[in-house]
Amino acid sequence: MNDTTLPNNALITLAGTVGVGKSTLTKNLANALHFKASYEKVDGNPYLEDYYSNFKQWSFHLQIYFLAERFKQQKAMFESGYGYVQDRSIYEDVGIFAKLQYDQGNMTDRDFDTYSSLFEAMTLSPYFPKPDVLIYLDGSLEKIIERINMRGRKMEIETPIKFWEDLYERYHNWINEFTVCPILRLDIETYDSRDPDSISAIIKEIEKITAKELVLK
Ligand SMILES: Nc1ncnc2c1ncn2[C@@H]1O[C@H](COP(=O)(O)OP(=O)(O)O)[C@@H](O)[C@H]1O
Ligand SMILES: Nc1ncnc2c1ncn2[C@H]1C[C@H](O)[C@@H](COP(=O)(O)O)O1
Repeated sequence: MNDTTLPNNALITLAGTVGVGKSTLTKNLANALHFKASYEKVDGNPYLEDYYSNFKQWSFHLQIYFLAERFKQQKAMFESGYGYVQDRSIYEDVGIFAKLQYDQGNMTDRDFDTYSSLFEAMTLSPYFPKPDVLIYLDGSLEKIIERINMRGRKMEIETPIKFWEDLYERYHNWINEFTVCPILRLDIETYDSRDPDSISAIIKEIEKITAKELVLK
């Protein structure tokens, strides 16, 4: 599919809790649109396993690492001028993950302040244009945990269910307050990201939202 009405430098960002299906949809949407895909770095992440074994010790390090990676990604996307589908937004790093660990006492006040001011400085740079649309993936917690188990990352499978419940609840609160850009909400039970017809239907929804935005501008 290459007859989309989306601008050829559009930025589509996917959001949603761990295991909900962002990477899979990112790949299939980018292929269908002939856009580039930008993924989170999980393999080779130097802190992620340590983080899951000791949140208190490694939360700050991991957040700084993710922020640095996202900054490099954003700069590359911005400078390329291509259309992109991005697997997870920077807004989730601070609004969900860092905040969760701060609220649970795993990041100190000064570390959270340092992290937040770095985040603010970064998002004010020209490399951080607002996404044209944020696709929010949602589904039942049972289904999401089934997918986490199916994917099989040991550190995630061994993490207590309580963590996934907390994350899930925070995502619902966060998306209800999110106002940075238009949102397309998708229920993972209502599409199959590996089915071309589902992908075409999602693209139509994105086109409707971006067309409406252009009229409003
Ligand atoms: N539409 C789908 N139907 C069934 N399984 C899926 C679907 N989308 C993703 N999955 C599976 O769920 C797991 C998590 O998907 P993934 O895309 O890695 O999620 P995320 O990037 O949100 O963490 C993977 O094993 C993936 O193959
Ligand atoms: N900002 C983050 N803080 C903590 N953990 C994070 C952050 N961003 C991603 N993660 C973790 C969660 C998962 O274990 C992996 C990848 O996430 P996924 O939703 O599977 O793409 O990294």
